[in-house]
Amino acid sequence: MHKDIDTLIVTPEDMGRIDRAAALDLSSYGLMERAGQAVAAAALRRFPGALRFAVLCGPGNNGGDGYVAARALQEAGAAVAVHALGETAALTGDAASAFACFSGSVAPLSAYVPAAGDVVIDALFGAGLSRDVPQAVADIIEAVCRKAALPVLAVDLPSGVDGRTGQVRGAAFEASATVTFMCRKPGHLLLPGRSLAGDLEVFDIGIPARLLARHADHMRVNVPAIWRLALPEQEGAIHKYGRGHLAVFSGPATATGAARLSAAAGLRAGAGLVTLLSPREALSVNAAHLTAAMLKPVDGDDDLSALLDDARLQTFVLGPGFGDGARARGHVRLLAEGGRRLVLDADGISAFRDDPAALFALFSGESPRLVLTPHDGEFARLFPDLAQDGALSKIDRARKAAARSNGILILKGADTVIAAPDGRVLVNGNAPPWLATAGSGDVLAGIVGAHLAQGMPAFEAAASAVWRHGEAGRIAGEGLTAEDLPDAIPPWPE
Ligand SMILES: NC(=O)C1=CN([C@@H]2O[C@H](COP(=O)(O)OP(=O)(O)OC[C@H]3O[C@@H](n4cnc5c(N)ncnc54)[C@H](OP(=O)(O)O)[C@@H]3O)[C@@H](O)[C@H]2O)[C@@H](O)CC1
Ligand SMILES: Nc1ncnc2c1ncn2[C@@H]1O[C@H](COP(=O)(O)OP(=O)(O)O)[C@@H](O)[C@H]1O
Ligand SMILES: [K+]
Repeated sequence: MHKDIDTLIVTPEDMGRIDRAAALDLSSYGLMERAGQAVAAAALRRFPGALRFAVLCGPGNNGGDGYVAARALQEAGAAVAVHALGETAALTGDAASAFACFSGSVAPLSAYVPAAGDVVIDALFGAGLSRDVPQAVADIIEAVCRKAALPVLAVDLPSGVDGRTGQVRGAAFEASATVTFMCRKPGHLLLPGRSLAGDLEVFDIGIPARLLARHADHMRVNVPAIWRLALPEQEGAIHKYGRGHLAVFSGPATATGAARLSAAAGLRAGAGLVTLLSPREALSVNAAHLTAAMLKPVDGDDDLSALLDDARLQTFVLGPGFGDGARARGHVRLLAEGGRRLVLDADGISAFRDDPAALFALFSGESPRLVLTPHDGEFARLFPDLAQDGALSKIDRARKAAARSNGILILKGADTVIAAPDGRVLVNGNAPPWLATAGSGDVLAGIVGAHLAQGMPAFEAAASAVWRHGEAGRIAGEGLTAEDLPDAIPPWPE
């Protein structure tokens, strides 16, 4: 993977380790000073009309950032009211130093009365939130966000958002903007944290990149730089078979549309050839709607076995509209035993709900050639224990599922996570909400298939497909239907 730190995602726990390592070479108070100054600068830039900044400071270093910001705002001539959760005498370390440098008065949190014209600077809890927020904080959140509807600038994370999971611990601020330091945390990218954080600014407070890279796990934001080097070569004289042949299984005559969406997306996404494998009873309805894609009859395992004699057929999509679970299981077994690459989606995933281990056994032991594309409901069918474990973040769930299945996981949603068995994880961020429309997932499966057919490694094929799917959604625009998506798939990014 590429080495830029601007796409790194760092858990609060890793950030703590990075902080401690940085403190060996740098002044840790210096880091807090730069963090607090950045918050003050963002507040002045974003809210030039604020009548007063209400800085709410917590008991840890997030509160320390708040005291630095309050001092800087006061020095800039702004009106500031500072309110502290807990006894300021109990502050320790850098937070105590920041408090000592602030010369204004500090009132208790409970004395804060939201007023029109206030901008709230939320410095209550950041990376150190370790349990549900106390009732007094939940009450302030209610008063600020719901009753007074004041703008909030969050320091590091909106208080109440768990930085590791993006989940709300009891209650959380809904910020207009959040200033975080060095790297994004999972809670900035995973829902609901992502929407609670508002506009995110990532400010460099001077921690050396080598420390970030050394202590960070393999988590990144899904951007083209990550998979650009794995893109298929686009040679002028390439033969259509050189661009890969994708085969998509069609469902029965009453449910053929989903597979055709996958097939159309596969062609647009660059597969040289796409063949729809259709039950005989559905051949005529499929034929009536296909132009560029080819059509072959496949009713059972015997037909499929015969087809697999053709070594050019290496990549398959099975699941969209497929229906028949028993047939799906038989086909998947043949494909696995034949060493083929497979995108397993929708009904193909559900087919293994009674025995997920059977699926994982089929694809175990070699470099991944299975891509699973579940939404949350389908995920729970294959990985019920992971789906039920409330301590896991979406990143953790995808990563554990990838390791267990030896497949690439695309765990879909507004915050799609892509994970590989070796621990690499990407969180996607370019998908517009109107992508949530019937058939959109079928299009995604086809794009993944096309990328695999062109020879991309499975993780990069999946990640780039999720990105192009998101871009297609943006290009097709609000109100799109899944039929609009294939034509909107953009060329590879420069
Ligand atoms: N990383 C960086 O680059 C830099 C980070 N910096 C800043 O440091 C922040 C992290 O600081 P932090 O570790 O002190 O954690 P923080 O969020 O202040 O909370 C810990 C305090 O809250 C308490 N507490 C927790 N949950 C609670 C609850 N539900 N209800 C009540 N209390 C609760 C907890 O108490 P305890 O759990 O120990 O009882 C402890 O007292 C980070 O977000 C960033 O803003 C910058 O200054 C410099 C560079
Ligand atoms: N709120 C949202 N914002 C952006 N993308 C979304 C949102 N909800 C769903 N998606 C994306 O839309 C697609 C829906 O796929 P899926 O759930 O399989 O639906 P379908 O089976 O109807 O095609 C997935 O790629 C998912 O990541
Ligand atoms: K905060």
